[in-house]
Amino acid sequence: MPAVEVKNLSKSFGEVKAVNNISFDVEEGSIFGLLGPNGAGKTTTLRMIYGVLRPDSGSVRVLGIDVWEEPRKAKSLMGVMPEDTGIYPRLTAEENLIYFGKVRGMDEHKLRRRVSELLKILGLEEKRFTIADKLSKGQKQKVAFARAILDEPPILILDEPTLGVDVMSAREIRNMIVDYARAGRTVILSTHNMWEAEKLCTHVGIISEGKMRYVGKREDLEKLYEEKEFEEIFLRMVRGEVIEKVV
Ligand SMILES: Nc1ncnc2c1ncn2[C@@H]1O[C@H](COP(=O)(O)OP(=O)(O)OP(=O)(O)O)[C@@H](O)[C@H]1O
Repeated sequence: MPAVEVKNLSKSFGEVKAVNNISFDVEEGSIFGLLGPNGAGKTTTLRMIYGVLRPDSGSVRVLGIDVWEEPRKAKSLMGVMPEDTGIYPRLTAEENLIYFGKVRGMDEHKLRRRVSELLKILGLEEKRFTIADKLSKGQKQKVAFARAILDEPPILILDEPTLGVDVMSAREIRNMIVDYARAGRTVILSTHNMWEAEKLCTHVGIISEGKMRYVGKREDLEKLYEEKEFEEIFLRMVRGEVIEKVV
């Protein structure tokens, strides 16, 4: 059974077909990168996966649980970092994490230890008592990342996890994502960053204009086109030049 199964997912906003009949499976232990230009449908797809946006049609299962039939159970299996971080601006960095951990039902002692550990790893110790509103964009991203992995859920969904984060912190986040997947957990992330997709992801889904242009192992994509430059493959796919060879 795949860790995440997305079947025939569609969503329109008025005339705009933001997501148009997308299907893909994500295997346990993989890092699946949803890659596409602005407005491609990445965030819309992720929001339907983590259960905050109801699809017009199609279904999503996480570890066999249908997200829209059993939303509570499904959501308990997912750690989410949304596009807008979703952290509370009037709580401190630490309070955001403690509050969330309590909502997730974590044991108090374990929660406090985990929060201290994550604040340290992510270089946020000095900002522990700073309200989130006063944090930089990158620091907010890091709090949101910490929140997503706080109780180590089996599925992690990250919308542009390194956007606005400095080079060192981005590397730290990427290393943590790799470790997360190595422990047998599953990560789905969206990114604009070609380098990130190439280095970090085991699998990629290339999306443009709401349609999935390619789904598969990253290295198979490179082999398929016998191209050296990942960026070139991506641009050609998005332009629709080579789509007929793929899906
Ligand atoms: N709530 C909404 N209301 C109306 N249109 C929306 C809404 N959310 C998304 N859209 C439209 O759906 C399309 C897909 O948007 P989406 O945010 O999923 O793209 P994206 O790939 O995440 O883009 P970006 O990389 O710029 O974040 C776009 O045309 C966008 O304008």
